[in-house]
Amino acid sequence: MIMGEVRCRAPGKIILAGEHAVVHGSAAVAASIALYTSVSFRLHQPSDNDDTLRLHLMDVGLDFSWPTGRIKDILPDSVNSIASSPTTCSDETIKFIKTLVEDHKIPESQIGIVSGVIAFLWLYTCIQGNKPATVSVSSELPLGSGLGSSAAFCVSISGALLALSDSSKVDFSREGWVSFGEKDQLLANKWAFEGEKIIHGKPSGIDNTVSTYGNLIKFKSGTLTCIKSNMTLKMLITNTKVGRNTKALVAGVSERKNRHPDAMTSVFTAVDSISNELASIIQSSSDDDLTALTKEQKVAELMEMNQGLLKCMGVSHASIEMVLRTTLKYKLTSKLTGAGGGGCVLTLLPALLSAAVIDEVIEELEQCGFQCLIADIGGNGLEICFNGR
Ligand SMILES: Nc1ncnc2c1ncn2[C@@H]1O[C@H](COP(=O)(O)OP(=O)(O)O)[C@@H](O)[C@H]1O
Ligand SMILES: C[C@@](O)(CCOP(=O)(O)O)CC(=O)O
Ligand SMILES: [Mg+2]
Repeated sequence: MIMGEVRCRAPGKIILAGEHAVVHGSAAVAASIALYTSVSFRLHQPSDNDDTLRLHLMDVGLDFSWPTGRIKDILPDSVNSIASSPTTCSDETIKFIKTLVEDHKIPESQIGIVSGVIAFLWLYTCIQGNKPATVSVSSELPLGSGLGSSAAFCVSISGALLALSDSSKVDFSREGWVSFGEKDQLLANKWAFEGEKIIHGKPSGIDNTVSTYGNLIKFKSGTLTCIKSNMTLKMLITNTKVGRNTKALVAGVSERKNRHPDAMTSVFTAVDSISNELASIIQSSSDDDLTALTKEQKVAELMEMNQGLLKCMGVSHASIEMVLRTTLKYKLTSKLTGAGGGGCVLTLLPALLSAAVIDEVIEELEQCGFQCLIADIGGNGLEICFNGR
C-alpha cells in the first residue's frame, strides 16, 4: 500500500431553485450531477529529491511549482495551522499568496484561475504545511459555467489533503472509490467552504455542501436537509458557453439589494417559498400517474417563477433568454442554474417526452452554438481511492 498517495473526486451540481437568494438566507434546492473533479495527491519521499510543491491544472494546461522554502517565507503563519480547525483566509494573507501565484505567468484570458490557485495554496498550507508534493487536478465539468466547478475543486482538494494529513483517520484498507466517513465529510466540507470564500467572495455554502454529500438537498442558512425523492427528474443542461464570474454576479446582486432593500427582500422571500414548495413536491410520494403529471407541471411552473425572479435580480443574460425562447417552442420550461450571466440553463424534460422531441430540441439549441448534456442527478458526493490497490 502506498500511504503517500491518494486520489479524490467530488461532483458538480445543479441548483433547481434558489441560487443567489440562498446567499441572502433563502432556501435553495440542489442536486449533485455525475460529472466529477478529480485530484491526485502525492507527498514527495526523501528519495524523490524534490523539495517543491507542484500543482498541475490539467483543464487549463497550467503548471505551478514553488520551492517549499519560498512558501514558508511568504506564509510563515498558515503553515502552523491545524488541519482539524478550518480557518478563513484574511484579505492580507490573500495578498501574500498572490505574490506566490505571480511567480508564474498566467495568460490574461485565464486570469480567473488565479483565485483557484490562491484557494489551493491556502488549503494546502493550512492542511499540509509546506511539505513537498505533487497535486494534479482535472475535471469533467465546464469551468465557470454554473455547475459548481469551484466547489468540486475545493471539495476534492480538501478531501485529498485531509486524507494524508497527520491527524487523518481515513481507513486505508478499503478498495475502489469509497465515501468519506461522517467526520471526514464534515471537515472537508468546512475547508472547501473556506476555499469557496476565496473564489466566490460571499458563498452560501450550498455548492460545497452538495458536492461533499451528493444526493438531492435543501439548503438554508448553512443547514442541509437531505431530500428523499422517488420522482424521476430529468433535466437537459444547456451550456451557453458565455463566460462569467460567480464572484462578480454575487456582488452585483448584493449591490442591487443595497439599492432596493425592500423590493429585493420581497424577491428573496418569494424564492424561499418557491424552494420550499419545490422540495415538498419532489419529496411527496406519488402513487398514480396523474399525481406524477401534476407534480411535474408544478415543478415546471416553479422553475418558471424562479427564472422570473432571477431576472429581477439582474443575473439573466441574452444567451439564457435565447435558451428559454427556444425550449418554449417545444412547451418546455427552463431556468438558469448557478450564478447566471451566461453559463448553464436547465430544461425540465417531462417523463413522457419522446426521445425524438428531445433530439430536436438539442439540435436546435446546438445550432445556436450552445452545448447540451443530460447528466444523472443526485449521485455520490466526495469519494476517495487509494492508489496501488
Ligand atoms: N479544474 C479546475 N482547475 C483549475 N481551477 C478551477 C477548476 N475548477 C474550478 N476552478 C476555479 O474555479 C473558478 C470557477 O468558479 P466559478 O466562477 O464559481 O464557476 P463555477 O463554480 O460555476 O464553475 C475558476 O475560474 C477557477 O479559479
Ligand atoms: C449564485 C450562487 O447561489 C451559486 C453559484 O454557483 P456557481 O459558482 O455559478 O456554480 C452562489 C452561492 O450560493 O454561493
Ligand atoms: Mg462556483
